[in-house]
Amino acid sequence: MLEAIKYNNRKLEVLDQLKLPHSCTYQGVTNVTQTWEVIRSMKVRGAPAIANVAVLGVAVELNEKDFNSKEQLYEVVKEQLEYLQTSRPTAINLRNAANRIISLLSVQLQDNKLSVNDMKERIIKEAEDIFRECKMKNLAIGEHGASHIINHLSTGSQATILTHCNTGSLATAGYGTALGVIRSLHLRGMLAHVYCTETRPYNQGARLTAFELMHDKIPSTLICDSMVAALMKSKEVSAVVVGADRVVANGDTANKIGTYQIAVCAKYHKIPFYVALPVSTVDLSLRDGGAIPIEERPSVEMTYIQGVPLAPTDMNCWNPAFDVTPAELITGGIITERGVFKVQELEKKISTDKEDGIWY
Ligand SMILES: CSC[C@@H](O)[C@@H](O)C(=O)COP(=O)(O)O
Repeated sequence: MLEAIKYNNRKLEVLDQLKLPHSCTYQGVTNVTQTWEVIRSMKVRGAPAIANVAVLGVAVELNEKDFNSKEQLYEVVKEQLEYLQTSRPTAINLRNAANRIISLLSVQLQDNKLSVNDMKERIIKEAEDIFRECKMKNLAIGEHGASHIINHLSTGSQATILTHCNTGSLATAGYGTALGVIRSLHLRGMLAHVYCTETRPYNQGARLTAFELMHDKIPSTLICDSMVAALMKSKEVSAVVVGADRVVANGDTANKIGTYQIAVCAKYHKIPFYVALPVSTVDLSLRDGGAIPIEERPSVEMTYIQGVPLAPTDMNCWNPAFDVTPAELITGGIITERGVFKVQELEKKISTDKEDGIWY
């Protein structure tokens, strides 16, 4: 499995996903400014991967710095985490990871037994834990999702899944969320086929998901986004499984642009629609999806593909990177590392597990 993030001996490298599938080039990241740039430019993308790179970027810079006092360390790290949150506004995982670190910093600031160096080491370890835990959570999401889908298949059949965008090892610390469910189905011999959408305008499906599926030899077919309704009408699709960038209290879900129209088509064709995510993608501070900030990307990302113009280059474009799928269209359920549940149960299920308001 190709890794989006390599972190060894406190050195961080990210795979430049803008160059995939043609070349696999890793870029070293040594400070928070570079971290912001690799996230903003989408060299690293996908909600969990963004959060992982952000906290590891803080860790590698921290490792090289000395601080006069614990108060100074607290202020610097807090400011860096706030700055990193300006890189991409829709995915919530980065804010939740930042809150986990800031809350730990606050506790340590009050602990007189800890030196400034102890505090620095503890923060670096916390960032490393966030990264390490991400893959374990993905494996659990995969297992819960696969079991649930298998239990709902008719006897003797295998699942055919439609997915959108890239939610695999390239979007996480490894394995993947929606793609993790697909991987688990495949490993259990219960996957008939996967259809992945191209995912215009940035083609995460064609460039990244297709690449991961082929690499793992998972039986799969690429379709254009405009073929979804026709696919549902003419082929057997057991379920749609997608990822998420932010799920709010009523279950409304922000994910890659195009997710909403797939959910509308799925409802019409009575195909269960699932969203797979770690709990760190939940934002219970917002009641409904109307309040989720939707990032708009530059026109050039629509008018050009890898430097080649596709449209009149000075054409006006509307380029929202995400849309919001209303909870009522998430008919299959929410797949998390803690199990699968109905979207209406989200708030109750998650808030009973809440630890000090930190969702990571
Ligand atoms: C496990 S990744 C879930 C989502 O982050 C994914 O579906 C998505 O929308 C990614 O968008 P991107 O703009 O590529 O960062």
